[in-house]
Amino acid sequence: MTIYNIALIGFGGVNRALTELIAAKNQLWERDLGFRLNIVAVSDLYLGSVISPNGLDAKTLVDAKFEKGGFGQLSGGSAEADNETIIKTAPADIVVEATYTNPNDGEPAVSHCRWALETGKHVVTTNKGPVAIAAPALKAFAKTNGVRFEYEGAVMSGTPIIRMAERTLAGAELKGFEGILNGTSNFVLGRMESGLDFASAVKEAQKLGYAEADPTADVEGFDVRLKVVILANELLGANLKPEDISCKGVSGLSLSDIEEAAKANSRWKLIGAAVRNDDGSVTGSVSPKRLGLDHPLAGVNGATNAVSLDTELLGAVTITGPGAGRIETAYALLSDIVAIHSAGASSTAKEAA
Ligand SMILES: NC(=O)C1=CN([C@@H]2O[C@H](COP(=O)(O)OP(=O)(O)OC[C@H]3O[C@@H](n4cnc5c(N)ncnc54)[C@H](O)[C@@H]3O)[C@@H](O)[C@H]2O)C=CC1
Ligand SMILES: N[C@@H](CC=O)C(=O)O
Repeated sequence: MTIYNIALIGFGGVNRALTELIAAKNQLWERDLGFRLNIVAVSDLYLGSVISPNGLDAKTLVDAKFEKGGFGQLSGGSAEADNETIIKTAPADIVVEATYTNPNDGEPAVSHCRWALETGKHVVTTNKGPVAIAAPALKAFAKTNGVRFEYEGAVMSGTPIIRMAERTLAGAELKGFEGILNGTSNFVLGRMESGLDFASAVKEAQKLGYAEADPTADVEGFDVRLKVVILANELLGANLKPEDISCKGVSGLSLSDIEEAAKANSRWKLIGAAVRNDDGSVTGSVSPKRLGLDHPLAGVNGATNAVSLDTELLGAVTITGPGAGRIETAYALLSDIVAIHSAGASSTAKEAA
């Protein structure tokens, strides 16, 4: 049995949910997956940072109601989030990056990932910024240092779109994709269909842990734009940057637009898409579309996402599942660690008797 020492960077909804899962399921993972997780460091902008080489108790971390700078009260703790020291010096095998997504330059998360990879630590992240903006460089750092950079949760939360498309559909020849890639905006549109106003619907999505720290990214389409870049670059071999993708969100849709669509047996959905053109180039777009109720994506409701992959050999293959949510996204981190474990990383971790 293997023990992976992990350092959590960011202790908001997702990493807290991972900590809850560790508290509840480490024994099960030990039995079924062949490893357990030991939290040796945490750093959060609001709470501060702490290193504990023997490990922090996951249940205590989740149950304690820490105030601002609260990690300073713990042994080995500080009221400041010294991410660089934590990432570079904590005795971690894996750094779990779940700070906020910066849709402009991906920082500071790009640096967090780089520091980890350069010091020989695997990175698992749900943060779209570093993946959309710096994946080639970060993958190169990972390769040079013999570690892995994994990011399944960056698109569709815990629903395994990236591994499914890359591994299970290998050879099916992907030509393009279109889908609903933002849980918050899909949830908001659904709540507006029930008559709720836009601002109240966004507040509900925030409470449920679906929205970004700044929900502008969700409702203006910037979040989907990053996801389209990630899928296009990863699955279609493109080299797109966010600014290459035309982008319009749902904030311009009014209750009367929604009602009008319903009267015409249709629904507004925020669609992210990319297609390979005849000349080999790839074009991506993000915009609200009015879909007839018979369209396969029209029935995708709430924070659920769906992506229809257009393949040469199978035609359309559609993957549906949670696109947001704390536990759902924490599961993506677990799936990344499973991938690392399966690839044989246990040789770098502590082997328990
Ligand atoms: N919540 C969800 O459904 C999903 C979230 N994601 C991504 O996962 C990441 C985490 O999401 P949540 O936990 O929901 O966000 P959150 O806003 O609940 O938590 C982020 C945490 O990071 C901390 N933080 C911010 N900047 C930091 C910095 N420079 N250094 C250290 N800590 C910092 C904040 O204090 C906060 O506690 C985000 O990048 C988000 O885009 C991805 C898929 C789904
Ligand atoms: N805010 C995002 C979370 C996942 O990326 C969403 O609502 O989809």
